[in-house]
Amino acid sequence: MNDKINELNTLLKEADCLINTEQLHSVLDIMAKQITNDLSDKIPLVICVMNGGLIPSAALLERLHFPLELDYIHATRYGMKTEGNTLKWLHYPQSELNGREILVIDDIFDQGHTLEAIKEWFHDQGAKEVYTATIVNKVHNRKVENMRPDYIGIDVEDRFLFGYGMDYQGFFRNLPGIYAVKGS
Ligand SMILES: O=P(O)(O)OC[C@H]1O[C@H](OP(=O)(O)OP(=O)(O)O)[C@H](O)[C@@H]1O
Ligand code: HPA
Repeated sequence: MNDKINELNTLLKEADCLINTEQLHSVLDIMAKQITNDLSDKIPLVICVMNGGLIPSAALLERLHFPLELDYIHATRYGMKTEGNTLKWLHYPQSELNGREILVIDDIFDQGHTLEAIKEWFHDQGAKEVYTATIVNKVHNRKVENMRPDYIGIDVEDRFLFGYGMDYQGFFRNLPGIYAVKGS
């Protein structure tokens, strides 16, 4: 146990903070304004993508001051690993989706397979429109071809990130900033 704590504390100490709390708050304010402009008269169903979307969803939701509903989906393709695999569907939303305007919120748009598949699933359920939002977009050329989130907070370099919803081996989702693992 102590070994794990030491390992994780060292990892955090050596990591680079790429986006601090203050920067995150201004990014969230801007995203919330854009979302409000587009969706405030649509009574959207907001979908949190668990687990990574939990903190970004909460932060955006408290900035959205118009009628909306909330539900969640749980799909994961990284698990405890740092490389993605097949998407596993762990929970589907229970709300009525047919004809709805949906806003899906996640922490990161990396290769994009997760959001692409989630978006397609909502369309298959009869959603009228599916908007997507992520706090960060990792910049590289390994993206899916046909989609990009409608709302992106900030572009980040191609390194392994953690904090603000994103985990390192299941840890550090709780950090109020975004960090990159040393040497990644
Ligand atoms: O753009 P992609 O390459 O598909 O990666 C992005 C996805 O990966 C992470 O989820 P993960 O599978 O780690 O599950 P988690 O949210 O429970 O951490 C993250 O929360 C996104 O959902
Ligand atoms: O860089 C990342 N960090 C944590 N989770 C992730 N899921 C996709 N990319 C990442």
